[in-house]
Amino acid sequence: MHYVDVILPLPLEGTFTYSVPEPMVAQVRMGVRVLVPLGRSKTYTAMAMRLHSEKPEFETRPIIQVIDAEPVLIEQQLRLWQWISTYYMSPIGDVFKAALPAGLKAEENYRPKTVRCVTLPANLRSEQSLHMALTILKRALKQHQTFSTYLELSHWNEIDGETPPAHIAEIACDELQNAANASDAVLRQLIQRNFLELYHREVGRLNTSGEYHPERIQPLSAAQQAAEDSICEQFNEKNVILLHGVTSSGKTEIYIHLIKKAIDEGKQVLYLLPEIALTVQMTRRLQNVFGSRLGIYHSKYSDAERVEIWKKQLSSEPYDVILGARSAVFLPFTRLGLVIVDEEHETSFKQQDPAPRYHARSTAIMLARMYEGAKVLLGTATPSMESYHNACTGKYGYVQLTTRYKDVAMPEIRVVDTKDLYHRKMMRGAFSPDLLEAMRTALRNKKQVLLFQNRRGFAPMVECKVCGWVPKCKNCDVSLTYHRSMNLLTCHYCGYTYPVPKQCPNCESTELLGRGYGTEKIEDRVRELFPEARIARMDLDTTRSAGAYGRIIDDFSCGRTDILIGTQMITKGLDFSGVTVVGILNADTMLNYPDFRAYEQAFQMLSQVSGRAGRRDERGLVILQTKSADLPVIQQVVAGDFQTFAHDLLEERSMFRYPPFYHLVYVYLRHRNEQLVDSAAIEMASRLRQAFADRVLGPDKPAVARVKTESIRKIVIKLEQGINLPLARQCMAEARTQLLQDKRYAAMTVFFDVDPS
Ligand SMILES: Nc1ncnc2c1ncn2[C@@H]1O[C@H](COP(=O)(O)OP(=O)(O)OP(=O)(O)O)[C@@H](O)[C@H]1O
Ligand SMILES: [Zn+2]
Repeated sequence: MHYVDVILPLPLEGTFTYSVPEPMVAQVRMGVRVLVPLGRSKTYTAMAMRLHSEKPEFETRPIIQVIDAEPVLIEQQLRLWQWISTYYMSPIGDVFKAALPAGLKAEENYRPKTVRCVTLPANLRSEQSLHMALTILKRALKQHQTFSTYLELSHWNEIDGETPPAHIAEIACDELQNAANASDAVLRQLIQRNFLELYHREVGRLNTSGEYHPERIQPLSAAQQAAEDSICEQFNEKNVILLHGVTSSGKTEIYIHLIKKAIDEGKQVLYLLPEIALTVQMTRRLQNVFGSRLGIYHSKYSDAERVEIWKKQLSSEPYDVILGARSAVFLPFTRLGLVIVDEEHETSFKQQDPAPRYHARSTAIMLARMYEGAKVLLGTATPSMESYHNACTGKYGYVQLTTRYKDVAMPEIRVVDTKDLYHRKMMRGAFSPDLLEAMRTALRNKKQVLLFQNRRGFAPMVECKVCGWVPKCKNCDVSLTYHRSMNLLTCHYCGYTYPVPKQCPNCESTELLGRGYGTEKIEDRVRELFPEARIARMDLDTTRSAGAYGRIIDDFSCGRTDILIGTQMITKGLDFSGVTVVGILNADTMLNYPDFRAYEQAFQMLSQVSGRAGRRDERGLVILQTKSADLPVIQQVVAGDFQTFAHDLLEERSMFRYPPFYHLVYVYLRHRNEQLVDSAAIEMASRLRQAFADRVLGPDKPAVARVKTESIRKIVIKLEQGINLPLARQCMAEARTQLLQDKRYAAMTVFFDVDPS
């Protein structure tokens, strides 16, 4: 009799053993998927690990079916899963769930999917007929507005006579509805009345176009060449190198040279970016050179597309270069030679929820270790303390680029003390006179402006003018954000929405005020202040559909918009030639964030967003508005003095026992009953103290102590370098198991966040 150990796509530790009916034995191998029964009536797609003939002690059930003829998982991937599961203390079943695209986990085989799109009917494709259409629609306000939005997004509004604009964008129904805030009914009416035409676009079209154009690679400047030489030389001794190059020093150009080198040697390259917003420009830059040898992989791609890329990577003709966000570390690579982690300092490389809570930078380093001779390059203008420390101690190689390409000067950063200006009533809303002046000058000179505000929505808070009542989420311990376009209050933690109250439930006053500024309100004010300017906004709300990123970024790159307002999405990695002014509306939310990384992140974000200014010839100007102008970190950003900043911060981290000198593990407990979670947390902490003594801090209430109706407690464990980590993990896991054996805590969620960000 044969047996197979399988991983189930469930939050369960370890593997499960099933028997294999004789006719299927020949088909079962590591990495093929098998259909298995579980419980009374469920079936799951499981991953076969090991075929053997060791009869288990317990009764086994037979597998139902072997799904794949060839494995969909290779050995290196499995080893990586195991490492993630162990290191991040996540069940292997959770790693399985995170790693595979849904289409490979589903019970039946996937079919190509389609996306609903709309286009302009042929009879409306002239300036005159569009004019008529808009006149007819005048009486149906919502339809008129939605139709106009379509014309804008697709660029049909730029039609001149009967000559269509040069670039017509394909617009998905979702994207249009989102942008115009239109209901299904409105869109249906437009289609029924023949103002728009519906069609279905098949997704899952992989990039197979474009030749390999190595001749398009730009020659490196002397400084860049020296950096590349140094990288190649240090790779002889080190597996990981930190490339620390100021913004616009041309790190990307160096990556392109290194990618070419790797693929010329028959190796594959994985290029990781922290954010999908960045893949748009990078795709264009890389595709221009690598053509169809480049594949792109991230969560905004449809599942069908992700399945196809996965399968292509297993075929005899895989992509040589994969550009992707976090989850691309899970793709199969047969001959990986180089991993580039761009913007390595970004905390979004760390997965927060759900498990596995892995850090893509560390995972990428582990992935490279699975391949003979594979190297890792970490690149950034503002290194993370972890990587910088590793470079200083010689664990990583270190290469610096201190000047911008073409020796363009670093931007001038002017700090504006808003506390003083508010006092003297000189602020116009969120805008200081300096910022307004700088924006005016830029627009007058036909240059572009980037405005950074780290809150989305209209007003981060609503308040009763009379009694100070603030609407809060009923599921979470947070105040609600007002979104004007939807005229709703929403919770950014659980996504729950509420109607805007007509009066205060506390004192019945009808004077409710929006307080503070979100990106939506900034956009509104900018439209009032600069009625002539073409304005766009990029935040979570405007980029819900896959095409939106590309459209907003392209429009700004080509100068079709003058002012771009955005959240952290616009702060790093983007390369715009026309931006001369960057406005940071309020640096204080970052500085006041209650976390040991607050200053590190503030330094990174402020330096990065400043780095978007003046990237071609003219020196850029950054207006940095803050109420804490005297903080040393602000001065260090202004001076571009990373060294002093890092030195001071590392000293502090060492003194107070924080990374990179200590490993940090957060233990979270969650339950609907606050008393229960309190007592469980106290008990868990005392169990942990038995093993870890004063390395354990807490339990405490985290900054947001209730999310989605569950109360949360947090315990912090600080482990010194050199401690026996496997043993420590075992102690932590045991403490958890023992706690959960108590019947009262059976429904408690207890999980670990290793190396939290
Ligand atoms: N050797 C070169 N030849 C031609 N153009 C270059 C060269 N090096 C850099 N550039 C151009 O200079 C600009 C800035 O370079 P790049 O975007 O690579 O900088 P970066 O170091 O990645 O910046 P950031 O950290 O801000 O993302 C780009 O438009 C790039 O095309
Ligand atoms: Zn909520």
